[in-house]
Amino acid sequence: MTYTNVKPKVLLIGCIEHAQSAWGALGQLAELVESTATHRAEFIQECKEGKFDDVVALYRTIASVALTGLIDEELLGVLPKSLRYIAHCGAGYDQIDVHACSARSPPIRVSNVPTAVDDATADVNMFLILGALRNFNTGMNALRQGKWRGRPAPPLGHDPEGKVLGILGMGGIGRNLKKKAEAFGMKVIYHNRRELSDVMSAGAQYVSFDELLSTSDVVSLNLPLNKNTRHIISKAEFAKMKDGVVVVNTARGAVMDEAALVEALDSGKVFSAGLDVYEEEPKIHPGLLSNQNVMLVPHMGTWTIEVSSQQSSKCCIGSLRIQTILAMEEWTIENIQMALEVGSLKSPVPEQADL
Ligand SMILES: O=CC(=O)O
Repeated sequence: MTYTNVKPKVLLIGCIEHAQSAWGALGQLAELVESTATHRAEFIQECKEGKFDDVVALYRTIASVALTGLIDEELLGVLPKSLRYIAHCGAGYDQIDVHACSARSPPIRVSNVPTAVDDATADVNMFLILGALRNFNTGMNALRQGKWRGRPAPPLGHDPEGKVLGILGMGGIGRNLKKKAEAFGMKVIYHNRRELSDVMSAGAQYVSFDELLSTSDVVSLNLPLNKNTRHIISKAEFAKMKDGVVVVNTARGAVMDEAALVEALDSGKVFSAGLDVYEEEPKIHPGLLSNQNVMLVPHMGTWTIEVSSQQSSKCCIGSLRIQTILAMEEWTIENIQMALEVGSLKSPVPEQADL
């Protein structure tokens, strides 16, 4: 795409929390406009009034869903015809109907932040595996109530050593988790849409979905949410799991049927669970809140201050310490910058790889 003397317009929906300087620098290249909407109807109104006419790229955050709702057909219908790029500041982009974006003429290209989140999210994943295996939540809650370990004391927990960890979704976070889990003596198997190369799987055994369910001591959900993966773990899948299995989810709440999880926990089929994500954040199923065997973290997978070795090279210069969230924001801005300068995105979502 070429631009003449008029700067292209870029729309921000949500907040830039940390990368103000990179956002300011983008201002040299583009006219930056913002939405002031506080809910979807207001945002639609802004679009209809032409406030965003001529916008070519849109930066959005996960939290901005509270302001606009999902980027679905309805919203795509009112967003300006000039829009060519949506840069999403997050790894999971289930809030965007990529299929509808691709179907627009010309298509809207979508990017996400694929690697910056891997280390921090895999760390939370490991924390939840350990906490759920050891059933730490029960004792930790009792302690805060002045009851030491509680009475009766919680049942003895389980060691990770020698347990089979089944990773469902062997992307960046899954592969990062594998390394961490192996350091704790776990044996890793995985299931993915496609079997990975030997280099990528690094010794983890590829198994069918059913085999993963039936042979894992710990099932870890690390797959993106989309129409094929919504409720991929539900009643029937819990029934195939080992008795006393541990289930951990740092992906998206809706890949698992929360009501079915609550039932499986109540029946003892699932020994304990560790969750960072929920079906209707920030609402939590009351059956999870009341179950002492569940470790609950309020979606803090990327909530860290240190940079990881996985993050964008630009963010790792020298010994700079940069928050995971800052790295994600800078990555998202780089996507927009590249779109404006060379007409392509740095990290297009896989569904649009051939677009
Ligand atoms: O949940 C966090 C992300 O998708 O980046």
